[in-house]
Amino acid sequence: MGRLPTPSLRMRWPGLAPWWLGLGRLVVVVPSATNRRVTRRFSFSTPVRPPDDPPPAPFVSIREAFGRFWPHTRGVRRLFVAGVLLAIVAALCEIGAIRLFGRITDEVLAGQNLDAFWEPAFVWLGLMVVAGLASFLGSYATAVGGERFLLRLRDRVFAHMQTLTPDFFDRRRLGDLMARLTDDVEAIEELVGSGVVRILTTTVSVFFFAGAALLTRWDLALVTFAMVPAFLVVSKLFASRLRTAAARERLSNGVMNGVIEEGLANQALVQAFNRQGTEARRLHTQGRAWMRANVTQARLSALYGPVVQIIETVCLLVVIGVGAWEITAGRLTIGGLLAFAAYLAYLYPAVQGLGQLALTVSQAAAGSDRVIEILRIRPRVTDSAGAVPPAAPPRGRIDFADVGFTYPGRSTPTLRHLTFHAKPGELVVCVGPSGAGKSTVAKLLLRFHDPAEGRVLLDGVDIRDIPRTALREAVTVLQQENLLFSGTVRDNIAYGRPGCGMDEIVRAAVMAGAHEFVERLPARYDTQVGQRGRLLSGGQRQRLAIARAILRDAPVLVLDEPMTGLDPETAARVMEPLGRLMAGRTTILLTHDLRFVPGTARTVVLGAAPGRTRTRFGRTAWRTRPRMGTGPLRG
Ligand SMILES: Nc1ncnc2c1ncn2[C@@H]1O[C@H](COP(=O)(O)OP(=O)(O)OP(=O)(O)O)[C@@H](O)[C@H]1O
Repeated sequence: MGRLPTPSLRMRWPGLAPWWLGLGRLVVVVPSATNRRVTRRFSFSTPVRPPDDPPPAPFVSIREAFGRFWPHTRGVRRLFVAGVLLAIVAALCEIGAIRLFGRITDEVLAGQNLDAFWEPAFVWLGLMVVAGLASFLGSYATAVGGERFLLRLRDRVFAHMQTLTPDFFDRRRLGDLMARLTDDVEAIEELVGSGVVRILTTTVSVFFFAGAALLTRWDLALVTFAMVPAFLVVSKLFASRLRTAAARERLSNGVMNGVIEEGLANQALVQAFNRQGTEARRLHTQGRAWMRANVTQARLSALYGPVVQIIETVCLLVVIGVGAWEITAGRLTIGGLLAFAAYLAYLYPAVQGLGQLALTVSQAAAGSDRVIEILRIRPRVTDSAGAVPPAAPPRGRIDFADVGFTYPGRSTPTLRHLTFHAKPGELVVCVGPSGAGKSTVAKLLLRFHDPAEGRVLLDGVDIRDIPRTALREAVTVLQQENLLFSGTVRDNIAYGRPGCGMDEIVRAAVMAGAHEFVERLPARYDTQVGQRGRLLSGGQRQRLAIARAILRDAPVLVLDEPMTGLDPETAARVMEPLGRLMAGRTTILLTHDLRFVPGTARTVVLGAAPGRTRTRFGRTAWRTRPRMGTGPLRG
């Protein structure tokens, strides 16, 4: 969603009473860090969700949401306080200006005395300059505070997401998570950042202008105040429906982002299978759901304005009627009536603003539900209280001792009684058909999951007793599909060791057999590799990943199907640098392809029977690619 610049000051003119024209109403518009479309606010209709939609996030009370996010305003609260104080200064100046307006009407216009005009006119001008300045500074301070809060909150939510295991991301749509990190986090700013400032300044305005109206004519003021509850009732009616509508809009926005993200990320697949039409229809379906949510909100928004305007008109007519009566009876001057009406011209928008804020807060609450849902998810794996980093650099001995593991939500265990060990410098091959649990071994070693039974040990210490950062420093995984980031060749090689020198990067590239092709790239080490390294070939990506692993220099190496997707010639070329990488490290090779496995390697057979793990130590006789899908692998 695009963000529009928010004006810090806005001149608003009362549209109902022509005789109010000439008295410009300077209204302080407190900018929120987000400027969302007002039209996306209301809905009466029942949400229609496509069947594959995730359920909406559970409702959280506004009080709880506020309590959760308010602490994040620490450090920017003084900006919000400045915003409120400056808005009060602006309101006081406006009250002064209205009094001068009444004086000019009575003394200059009704009294036909031009000499009495100049002094109040200059004071009025001066007051409006001060009001304008205060309004500008107040809006600016609030905007800066809101943006800082937003930055901090987004960082916090992102940091929390990064504590969750990769399994969490596998189960969620990335587009939806992105929507939570952007739009929903911005909505929270409307709740606890600029929202608070607006509530305070609007409330103060209501009291000020109501007080000024009471001081001018208390009896007339009481008549008009009788209409105030009508504003609040209308707002409450609308607000109660808004939250459901906003939740629906947030949900469909997340789903739509997910569809866009998936469709764009897999364009090669989409085009290769001629599925452009299907993807376009998927987006259209989700886009329609989002559009419907917005249209119904716009309908309600359009309804809210006229309803409020009718209430305002009733108030105005009451004031004119009673005022005319009072003037006729000689108890009120025209100037007095105009000044009184001017106070109301400020008071009603402020009361209306309070009602509108209730709607905005309801909408923001829908965003906060979705962020709180994420923040409530606890990481499956955490550091144990007694976890201490190893005193000396790990040597790299790995033991899987009777390990059993079942994925959450699955009934069949993926690994059962898996036992093997790998000494420093040794190569152990975990072999098994697709789905046997090879990649799961790597996930357990990195503590993306903890085993349900048995233990995994590094240098004889249960990895649950080692901080995850220290554990992962000791292990480098070369994944099945080599993941490069968009960036330069240099950035990608240095990813595992930030701050390393160019000479180290080149040395690693030479050892990985990558230097030669990198030198031929247009900008050599500064060449952009494209999204996920797609501007490079599979073999080139693999060699960069090897260079990255060499540079990282961890004692334990896990190779997860390192030859996947490579033709025999390329695979053979990769073997040599891979051998250099493995030298001196504990290497666990996860593969179903035994063509490149040295005969001396120790082998562990996974998935020998459904739900069981068979372990076999000793030299392997497999030298050819096993036939898959014909039953369990046999040595
Ligand atoms: N995050 C997950 N949640 C639930 N089940 C999972 C998850 N990841 C993997 N599985 C299941 O666990 C089993 C083992 O998966 P794993 O990826 O370890 O197999 P693999 O031997 O590496 O297969 P391949 O050779 O095809 O990569 C599979 O049946 C898979 O469906």
